Amino acid sequence: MSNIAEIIEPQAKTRSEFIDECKSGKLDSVHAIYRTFASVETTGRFDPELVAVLPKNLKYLAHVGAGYDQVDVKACSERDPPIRVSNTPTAVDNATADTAVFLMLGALRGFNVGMTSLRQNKWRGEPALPLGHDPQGKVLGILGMGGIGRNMMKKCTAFGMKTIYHNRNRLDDDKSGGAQYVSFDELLAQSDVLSLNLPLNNHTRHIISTAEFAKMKKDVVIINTARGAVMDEDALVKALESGQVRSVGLDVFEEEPKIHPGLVANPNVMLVPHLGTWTFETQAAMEEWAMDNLRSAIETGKLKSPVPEQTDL
Ligand SMILES: O=CC(=O)O
Repeated sequence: MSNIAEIIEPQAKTRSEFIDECKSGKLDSVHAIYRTFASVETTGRFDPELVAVLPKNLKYLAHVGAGYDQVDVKACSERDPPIRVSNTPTAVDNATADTAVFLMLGALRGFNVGMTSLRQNKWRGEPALPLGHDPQGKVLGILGMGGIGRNMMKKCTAFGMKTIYHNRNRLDDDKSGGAQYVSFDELLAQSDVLSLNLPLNNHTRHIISTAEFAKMKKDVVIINTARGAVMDEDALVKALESGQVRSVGLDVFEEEPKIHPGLVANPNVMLVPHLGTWTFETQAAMEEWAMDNLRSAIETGKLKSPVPEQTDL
């Protein structure tokens, strides 16, 4: 990158320092931002307050990640001139779907229960953990069929699962991978394993809560590798306690890195600390993808993968 642009690293260690640094004019020459998921710990969300003070010459924001809920795209679009935002779709698909499959098998088989009892020197526990379930012949329901969902479907087809999906709009067969389209309620009612693969936004926040758990098969297994807040965690803990939901596999949480104590306490819950894309290969692919967005923006004025809300901008 340094052969086509000068690279500046902000010095701020907190959100208020970052706001001050932006306001000081020190970053005014910045045309494009490269932004990581973890940078939210320093700057907080790129919400309207932050977007309003971003460098005045800023035109592009390359987010390193598929999910870009940390960035208020509407506020970016409304700036004059607008800030064009990109993400890194497809680069994350394999590693995230692999994580979902790991969680699914673990949740179906009750592996967490066995792994915990073994480490407590109790072998399979007393009484022994109940028999698990095979994925073969089960219905995988995907809420949010995109790159990760299709990748997961391919892997689960190899396990002998049948896939159904629901999106706001039905997809062409090449995009759905041939999975059967069903209504939201049918998805809830028919899935043995429900995998959440949808982005977090105002339409999807708590899309799964008490009323939805009640429509699911008793004993359903739920996997979330999307964003914690697409599911109501309080309601989930209650649904697990009542036995409505048998087990869940979670990579993402409503208030990461805080975890609901009811989830930690429940051995039927497989928990992973947001490791979905945490591999050498995938991190490298995501970084390269974000760099390609910046290179393309600087050289041609167009991002390689603008976020869908801005394709017409
Ligand atoms: O969580 C990871 C991503 O959105 O890429």
